[in-house]
Order: sequence, then C-alpha cells, then structure tokens
Amino acid sequence: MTHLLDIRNVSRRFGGVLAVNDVTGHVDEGELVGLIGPNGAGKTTLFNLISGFTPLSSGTVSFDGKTISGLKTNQVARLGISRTFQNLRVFPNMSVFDNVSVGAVGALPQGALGALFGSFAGGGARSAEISRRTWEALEAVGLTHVAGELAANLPYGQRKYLEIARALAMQPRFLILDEPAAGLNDTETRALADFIKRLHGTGLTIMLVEHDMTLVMSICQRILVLASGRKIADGPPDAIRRDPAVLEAYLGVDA
Ligand SMILES: Nc1ncnc2c1ncn2[C@@H]1O[C@H](COP(=O)(O)OP(=O)(O)OP(=O)(O)O)[C@@H](O)[C@H]1O
Repeated sequence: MTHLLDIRNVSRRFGGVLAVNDVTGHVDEGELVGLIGPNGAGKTTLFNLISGFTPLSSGTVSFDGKTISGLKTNQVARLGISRTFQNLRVFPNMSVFDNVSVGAVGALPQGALGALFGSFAGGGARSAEISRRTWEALEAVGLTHVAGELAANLPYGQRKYLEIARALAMQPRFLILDEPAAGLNDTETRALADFIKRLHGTGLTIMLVEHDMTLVMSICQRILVLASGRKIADGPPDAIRRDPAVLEAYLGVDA
C-alpha cells in the first residue's frame, strides 16, 4: 500500500549539525500523527523538509506516490500539503479575510479556472472561488464574525486559528501544524484539542509537532519521536508513554 506521506532515509545537515539524521517514516491517509522530541531534536527541520522550506541533504520525501523532495514550497502546497508555523506568520495590517484568502490564492493555479470556465468568465470565477474557500475556512475555525477586523487586533489565541484557517483555505489533503498550542492557556489548549479532533473527523490527514504532552497523547493515533535528529520510536500513545528509549531521551530518565 502506498503511504500518503513517505519519508525515506531523510537527512539534513547545517554545517556541523546533523539536524535530521537518516529518518524514515510515513503517514497514511486519514491519520492524526504527532511528532515529539526534546528541544533541538529536529522536528521543525523535518516539517521544513516535508513542506519544501528546507532542501534535503539526502533521502527522499514522497507524497501520494510522487517524489516531492526538491519541489518549491508553492508546488508542494498545490499538491495538497499545507502548514502552519511555530512563530505565527500573520500579516498584521491586513484584514482577517485577506490573511486567509492568501491561502486560497496560493492554492489556485493562475488561469486554471479561466481554462475551466472560458477566458471571459475566468477572472470572476477565480475570485468567486477564492472568496468561497476563504469563507469556508473562516467558518471552519469560527472566525467569520471578525473577517473584517485587522489581524493585529485579534487576541493571540484567535490569531493562531487565523493561521490554521489560511492553511485550510488551500484545501489541503495533509495539514502540518507546528506547535499549535504554544502560548495558549489550559482552557484554550483543550478547545484546540477538540478543534483538531473535529478537523480530523472531516477526513483530513494531520501531523503535528507539539510540546504539550497531554494534547499529543489525547488526540494522536500514532506518535513519532525524534531525539538528536534520529527517530527513536514510532507507535500508539500508550506504547510511546512506556517506551524506555523515549523516557530516557525525552524526559532525561534513565529507564
Ligand atoms: N537554519 C538552520 N541553521 C543552522 N542550524 C539549524 C537551522 N535550523 C535548525 N538548526 C539546528 O538543527 C537542530 C534541530 O533544530 P529544530 O528547530 O529542527 O529542532 P526542534 O525539534 O524543532 O526544536 P524545538 O522543539 O526547540 O523547536 C538544532 O540543533 C538547531 O540549532
């Protein structure tokens, strides 16, 4: 069976640091997978390698049976991989609606709808489709009521959902969330966990990096663990919780 995401012997070196060291793993269609590990383990670098933000030093990444390593970020996005960032990348002086529509614009190849609807109707059909996808994404994260607000005016918690909405406006098959709960309080984190579960319930495949273990253990079906760039474990939350290598590397406990 072909995995939706297939990572084979992937490495990335930064000077003397092997940030990701010969990692092999996969994500199947419909899974909700967590990626955990101590600070500096290589989690964000692995996400960057998957989404095309950082070139690989060696190895291959395939998506839906096609090699995507070497593609540019926008090409990867158009194939259906969408992501959020550890540090929010919201445009503060743009409206919430415009921030999210950036995602929809990025996902639609210029002229594709023109070809579909004929050259005269193309421009109008394209902007109607962008608007439809934007509203749909805002609806999914519960931000339609602030669509006209400047992003800068949103509280931090809502800006995180804004970033997720922008990723959703690309109508991805595979969503990558980099530390979605960072900076949120306990109540907000619980609400986020429910939201991610609902999103996953719609059939979306999701992979997330998260330091909040309660969140990861409660919602993920499977967890990959990195330590010093290497994959040290891969399994369901219960097994990961008891894995001696994980306890040693992750919690500093000599099991
Ligand atoms: N652009 C870069 N240039 C040089 N070194 C880098 C670069 N990006 C990452 N690294 C190094 O690679 C290693 C892995 O970093 P990475 O950010 O992927 O870890 P992480 O698991 O996401 O950590 P954290 O949980 O702290 O976010 C670290 O030693 C880091 O300093």
